[in-house]
Amino acid sequence: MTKIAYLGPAGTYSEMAALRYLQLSHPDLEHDPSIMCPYPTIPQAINAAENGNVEIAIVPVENSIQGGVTMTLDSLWQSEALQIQQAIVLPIAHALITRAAILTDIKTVYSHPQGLAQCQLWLDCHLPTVQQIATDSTTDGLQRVAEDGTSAAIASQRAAELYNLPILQFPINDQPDNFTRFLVLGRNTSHRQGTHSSLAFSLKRNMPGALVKPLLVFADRHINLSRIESRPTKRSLGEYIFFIDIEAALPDANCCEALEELKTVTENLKILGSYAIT
Ligand SMILES: O=C(O)C(=O)C[C@]1(C(=O)O)C=C[C@@H](O)C=C1
Repeated sequence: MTKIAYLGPAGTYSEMAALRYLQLSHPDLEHDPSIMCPYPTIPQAINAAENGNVEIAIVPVENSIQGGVTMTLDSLWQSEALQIQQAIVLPIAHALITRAAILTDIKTVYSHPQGLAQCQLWLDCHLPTVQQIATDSTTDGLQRVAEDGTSAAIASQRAAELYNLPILQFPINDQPDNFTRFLVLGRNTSHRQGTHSSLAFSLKRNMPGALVKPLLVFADRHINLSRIESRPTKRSLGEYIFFIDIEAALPDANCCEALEELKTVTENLKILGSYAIT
């Protein structure tokens, strides 16, 4: 039976992405709770799929306000076996969940660093003196909120319902159009199809034009890049891994040719998958 790893506990946005995946891809399995496997961190969810303990991991990779989810990018680079099978974009609307009746009663706010960052202007304006505590997921602080009337959490409306806690303000994200892209990762490499592909590479030498050559490989073939992002290699300061998304699928002859040339102008090239975005 397919098991799905995601960042828990129950009520996270990652769980919402996992439920959406089930609805789209396996509507017959949607109401079977034994499929859903929450993990305490994103790398642990990814490792569960890498090691074959679950078939699929669903993890956030990019937010429209805050950019890349670094833990996911780093784990993808380390992964030996996983491929991106699908991308799911979800709207993210944050609620302030608390038993406090008014904002001035709140002393502490808990959320995932992404949740805090996506509401930073709102927090600065409405709760400028509260202590902000970063948690591993948006729902990690909800137990504390249930116990302590001076605590609040930034999480989804669905999380408030699941934990039976009141919402004091909604929505509180700084940008109304707030979206997060999630990746469906699996060990099934025969899954290469869709409209987009993701790649990652390190450069041969840090010299003038080192990044231009890999980029020209795509420009010369009229392949559009939809994202470029860098992460440190962690080997030495100033060395980077580049993550690239292209609007092309790997089975395309043009794309295969581009990859062959890319191998000659990069040090280490990883093909992360071709997939559809829903
Ligand atoms: O903490 C959660 O609820 C998550 O699913 C993680 C996460 C993230 O890492 O970006 C997912 C979507 C939102 O952008 C906020 C948090």
